[in-house]
Amino acid sequence: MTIVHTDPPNIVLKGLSKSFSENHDQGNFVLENVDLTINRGEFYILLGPSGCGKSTLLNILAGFIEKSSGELTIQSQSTAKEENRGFVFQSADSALFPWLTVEENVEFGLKMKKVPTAKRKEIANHYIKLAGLIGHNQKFPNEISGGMKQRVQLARVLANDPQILLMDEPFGALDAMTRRTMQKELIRIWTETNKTVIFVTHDIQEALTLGQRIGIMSVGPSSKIIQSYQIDMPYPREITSPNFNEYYKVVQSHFD
Ligand SMILES: Nc1ncnc2c1ncn2[C@@H]1O[C@H](COP(=O)(O)OP(=O)(O)OP(=O)(O)O)[C@@H](O)[C@H]1O
Repeated sequence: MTIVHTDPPNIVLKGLSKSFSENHDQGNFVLENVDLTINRGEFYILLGPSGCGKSTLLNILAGFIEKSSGELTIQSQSTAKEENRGFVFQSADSALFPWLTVEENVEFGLKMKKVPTAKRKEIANHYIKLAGLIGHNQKFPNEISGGMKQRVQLARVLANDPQILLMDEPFGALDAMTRRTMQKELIRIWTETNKTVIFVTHDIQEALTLGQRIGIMSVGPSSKIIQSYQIDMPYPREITSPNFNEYYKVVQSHFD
């Protein structure tokens, strides 16, 4: 399956910089002059070494932290509505409410928005099904596996129907087999929902398994996206294929 997106830009960054120091003009930038355009419906990977600023960039896109300078435009609005974005954290343990069931966790955002009970149950159950959690509605987070917790987190974010999914190493804490399953599931869910996905990882194999485009970030400080690669391989991707291996070598060369 090859997916071609011809949609307009969803996110545009121009000369975006971030410093955590009080005095921005003193330098000390984590991110410096980041330029990036992501199209609506695109699956984009931010790939870079530990500490280069991937999470910082994702947190700026989420609106959790402020940029220091430069432009950030989301869906052609300079001040984007935060509801357009849903964030999936690496640790479901800290993201889920342990005292709520799977279903209650998924419904949570809808309840906050005062969606009537019947409607929110219907929406929650749709995403519980989409995330492969049928039969687990009444379980609590401590009664399900790590992979299932990430499914709950994903279902909860999707239930709010954001256009953009921001995912910060969501499978980083999972074992290799579960990670592989979750990667396949994420591609399935993405193709069914047509969300824009920005996915942070430092794992080249994960990047090549998932991304339509991979943005390589330079080693920090003053990190930026030094190159973007269009990955023209159909899904599901075969990690043992010669094509996959060729892409792997090209991407790996940035980190040698
Ligand atoms: N709130 C903060 N205050 C000061 N410095 C910060 C803050 N958050 C991040 N940094 C610094 O910014 C740099 C980039 O951190 P960030 O977490 O974005 O990197 P990363 O690429 O996501 O790393 P990893 O892959 O290890 O999670 C690091 O040097 C970090 O110490």
